[in-house]
Amino acid sequence: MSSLFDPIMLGHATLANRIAMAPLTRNRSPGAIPNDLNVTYYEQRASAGLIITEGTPITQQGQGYAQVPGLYLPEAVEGWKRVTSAVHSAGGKIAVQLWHVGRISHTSLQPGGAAPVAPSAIRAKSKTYIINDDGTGAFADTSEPRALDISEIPGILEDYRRAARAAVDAGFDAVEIHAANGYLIDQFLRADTNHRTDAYGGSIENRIRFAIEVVEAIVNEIGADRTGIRISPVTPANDASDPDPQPLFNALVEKLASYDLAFIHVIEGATGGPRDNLPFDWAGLKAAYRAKGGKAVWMVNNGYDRELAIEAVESGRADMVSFGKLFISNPDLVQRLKENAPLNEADRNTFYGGGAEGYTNYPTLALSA
Ligand SMILES: C=C(C(=O)O)c1ccccc1
Repeated sequence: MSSLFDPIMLGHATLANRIAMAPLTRNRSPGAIPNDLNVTYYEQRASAGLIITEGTPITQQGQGYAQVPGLYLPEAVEGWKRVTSAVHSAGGKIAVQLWHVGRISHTSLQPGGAAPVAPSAIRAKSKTYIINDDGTGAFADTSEPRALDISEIPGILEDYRRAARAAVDAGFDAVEIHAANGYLIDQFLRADTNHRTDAYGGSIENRIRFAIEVVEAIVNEIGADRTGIRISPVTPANDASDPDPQPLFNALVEKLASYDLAFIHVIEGATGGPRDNLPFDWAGLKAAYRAKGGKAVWMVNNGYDRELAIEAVESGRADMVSFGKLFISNPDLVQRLKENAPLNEADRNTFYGGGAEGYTNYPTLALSA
């Protein structure tokens, strides 16, 4: 029987434990370039078995929130090199989340003030974080997107490939393809955001096509053992929805099983919300993946506490558990979970934007003693 605190192989990497730091957007990288504060933040959390960085846009077109770090500028790759080097020096492992937001963006963030792109021209009932003319940050309604022409898709696949190569050049141990939370890949997957009538729309096979082509582009560039993917079958995040998610996501993971990926990261329920917002067979999803020969580490997320995480791994329901908010306020979360020590509360007012306050100034157990 495995424990949450046992090591685990993820691709060729040996992780010290089965606790992952989930991707957390913090909006603290002006100019889309990782900075010294980001280095400190990730270094502080290096005791996680695996850190998965905040969403990291593959291009400016893929950017939907102000001041998030990208992987499309040479200076950004240099900045990420300092992050990965610090995490590795502290004994940690780190993956970068490759992100294209699709329609969850704002014209002020897009190249030339253009409309964001999406599978179909359907505006999201959602908001994104922008910087106003006076320099203040604020959440604003997402802009009306335009539908991608099928001729544009190979270019976006090339953007993913290039970003995956840049990630390896920057020293990351793996990449996580962001296919969750109503962003571009998820917009292709869900019938309510994908009204295409070409080879990327309509049937389940067509709607999973783009996700699979992204996986293929990245696996062919950096290898399956350094590639993971994040999915969120029933989340309503960013106005995502599908009338029948079980067959859709079972078909997706069955297709993924043939790529020998390093990990599958599953958000169970509504992201950051109820775990039972919609009926879904989570064990059935994993069983469908394993039945097709899928061997990837099965990582689960959303609302896990110490007891539920320990049970998930000991029962074999999951191989790893990722924590988001708890890592914001507890840089030494692994030690605290091991010792069943008190946890710092996170300050929601400093989640997005700002500086060290609520980012790098949370105390460790040692400092609290
Ligand atoms: C990257 C995000 C996601 O995966 O939902 C995100 C972005 C902004 C705020 C919260 C979360």
